[in-house]
Amino acid sequence: MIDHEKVEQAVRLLLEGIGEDVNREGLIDTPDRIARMYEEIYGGMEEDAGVHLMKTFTVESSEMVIEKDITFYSTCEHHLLPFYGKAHIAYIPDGKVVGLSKLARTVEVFARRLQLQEQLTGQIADALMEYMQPKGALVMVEAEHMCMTMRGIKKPGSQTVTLARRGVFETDPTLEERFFRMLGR
Ligand SMILES: Nc1nc2c(ncn2[C@@H]2O[C@H](COP(=O)(O)OP(=O)(O)OP(=O)(O)O)[C@@H](O)[C@H]2O)c(=O)[nH]1
Ligand SMILES: [Zn+2]
Repeated sequence: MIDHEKVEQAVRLLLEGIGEDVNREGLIDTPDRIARMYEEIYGGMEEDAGVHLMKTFTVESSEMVIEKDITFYSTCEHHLLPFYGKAHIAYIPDGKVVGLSKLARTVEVFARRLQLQEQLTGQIADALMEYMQPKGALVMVEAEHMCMTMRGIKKPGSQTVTLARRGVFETDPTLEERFFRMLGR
């Protein structure tokens, strides 16, 4: 639960800390704006992926399903700067599938909180396994971290790629090859 009042106080302190005048016109509403923005960009903390992934329907097929190029924005827990990019999800159903939008909703649940990219990737894969019980799931996340591009080492354009394999994807490398082929890689 986001404590609006606390966030506002903290933002005022932060602005003072960097030597700003918190009462100047452009900044007067900033603490409130940031608190409202945090409700949105950190709203995933209060959400449960199960709400989306437990709405399954029955299918005969056990062919791989891929939802690729799911755009997401998240926040790096070390620097509180954005990292953003694309998530690609594959799973092999075991009698049930979810609505396609639910895969993107799952990405949102875990992206809209303070994160590490590896953890984001793993949490999406674990949620798929827990709530849908597919034969296997594979999640790939490609992202640019602003803590790597606008500050510090300053490497614009560098991409971090993370993978999480679960179930049959851990034991059968041909499935991963098929995933990459279907992704056009
Ligand atoms: N593994 C991983 N590292 C991340 C992620 N986001 C940011 N980092 C890294 O976290 C590290 C934090 O390093 P520190 O040495 O504690 O902080 P710092 O002095 O600001 O480090 P520099 O970024 O190297 O200037 C940096 O190397 C970041 O690149 C992430 O999602 N996963
Ligand atoms: Zn960072």
